Amino acid sequence: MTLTVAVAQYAPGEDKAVNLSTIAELLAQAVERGAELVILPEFAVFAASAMDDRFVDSAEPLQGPTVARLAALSAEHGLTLVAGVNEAAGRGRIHNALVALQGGQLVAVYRKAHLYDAFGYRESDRVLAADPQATVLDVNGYGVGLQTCYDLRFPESSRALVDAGAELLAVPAAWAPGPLKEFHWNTLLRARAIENTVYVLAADQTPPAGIGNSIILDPMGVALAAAGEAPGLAVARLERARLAQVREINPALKARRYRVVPRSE
Ligand SMILES: O=C(O)CNC(=O)[C@H](CS)NC(=O)CCC(=O)C(=O)O
Repeated sequence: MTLTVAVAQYAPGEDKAVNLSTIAELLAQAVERGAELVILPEFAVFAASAMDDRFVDSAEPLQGPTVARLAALSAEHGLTLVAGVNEAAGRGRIHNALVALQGGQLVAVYRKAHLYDAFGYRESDRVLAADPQATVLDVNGYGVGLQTCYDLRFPESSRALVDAGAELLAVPAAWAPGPLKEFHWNTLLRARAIENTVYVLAADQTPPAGIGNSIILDPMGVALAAAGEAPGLAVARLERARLAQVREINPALKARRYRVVPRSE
């Protein structure tokens, strides 16, 4: 059983209508290339140059027009769509949320658990951290786990998704540029694929807020498709037989000795 997937990259700005038409255009191209699942970046429908009140002022509840439009696009194109949105959380705060849309319906929500208070950023000034919640949805028989950008630096968040049945990790991001940041992105994504024997579908914003380099990795950590620096798509066909073959020759998930204990604050 195969699944054709796409990761989409571009630079969302402050105009939601413009971003939504960019998304519609990329989805049309993805469908043309056979995609059944498309991953968009973190903050796909609204982004600004700094994490300030603009993110709060533009935030909507998940019942708002942005998620409704994404749902309509999923129905129109007959695909599953994963996208980052800023969800109104009240009291001047937002959640940095991922939504999954399928056949016009909101089928999964993941709210970012690890906030990017690192490398000089303070995401927690505006964003509320959610309690970790391993969120996995079904796409044509494949388990798709959701994690966001900085979550990638915490291997236990990927492992929890795999324990909950993920065979693909979807990683929407706005991976902030800076010294060694491309090296970290490429290394961490490959490590997550290899150590969990999963496909990794990473969709980053292009500059200035991201570094592009969206990529689809197979369970051995090999790149199947990559998007480079310019806006656009990477598309690949995933195969269940390949997952099974890799898990047979590299039975890392079965050979584990440690058990991870959840940590509560
Ligand atoms: O502010 C924006 O518009 C875009 N940035 C984001 O949306 C988020 C939170 S500030 N970025 C990350 O999590 C980057 C993580 C990262 O870069 C790392 O872990 O190294």
